[in-house]
Amino acid sequence: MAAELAGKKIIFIVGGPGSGKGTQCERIVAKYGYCHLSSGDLLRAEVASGSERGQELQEIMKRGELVPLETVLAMIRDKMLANTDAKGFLIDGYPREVDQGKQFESSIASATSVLYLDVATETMVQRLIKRGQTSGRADDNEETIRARLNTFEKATAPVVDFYKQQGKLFEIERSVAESSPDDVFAKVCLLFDKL
Ligand SMILES: Nc1ncnc2c1ncn2[C@@H]1O[C@H](COP(=O)(O)OP(=O)(O)O)[C@@H](O)[C@H]1O
Ligand SMILES: Nc1ncnc2c1ncn2[C@H]1C[C@H](O)[C@@H](COP(=O)(O)OP(=O)(O)O)O1
Ligand SMILES: [Mg+2]
Repeated sequence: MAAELAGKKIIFIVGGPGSGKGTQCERIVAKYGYCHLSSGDLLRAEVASGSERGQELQEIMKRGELVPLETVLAMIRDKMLANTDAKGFLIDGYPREVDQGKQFESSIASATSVLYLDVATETMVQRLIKRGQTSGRADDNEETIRARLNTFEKATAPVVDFYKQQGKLFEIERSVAESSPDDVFAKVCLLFDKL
């Protein structure tokens, strides 16, 4: 455990690709002032640095697979320790498998709550195809999108059940998660207002 992070609010943001994690995190930061750490953004920064490690990561991401747990955990841990003055942390896109959650909680700190955005597969596909028209992301193409959804079903769906059993899950149900970003945020605020 990292003593510097004791007592900090730590919220995991979980949902399939295109479920709206980044969109909601932007709003949460604006209203509540948490420190936003996106595992995908950290990995893309490593890719953009042009390092050899970055090239390996890029290949994994283009296949829609998960990068090694140790890589992403170390990146998140470093960023958190560089921001210990934050009142809380939004961990966006992590954990993507149950083991990631367990390793985070045993080596960094325990999660306060887990926000889950439940969006239908076809809705996520449509959103990502649209995002792909402007995102420039190597993984926003139909083939990789399908692979990422498959990874989500196999590896990440169990994360949702894991935290539900612990009573830590705050779920945005499908009827809300598929409505406008503002409507989703209104529901998200119910969680953050009581933290
Ligand atoms: N509630 C919503 N309704 C419609 N489109 C949305 C909604 N939330 C996000 N989007 C759009 O869907 C795409 C994926 O959202 P994003 O926040 O990047 O998701 P994630 O980080 O979970 O992949 C973006 O193009 C975003 O503008
Ligand atoms: N916690 C994690 N563990 C392993 N791989 C991860 C990861 N977070 C991100 N990645 C890799 C695999 C993902 O397909 C890719 C893009 O992640 P992302 O930017 O969080 O996607 P999105 O916001 O569309 O859900 O990066
Ligand atoms: Mg995102």
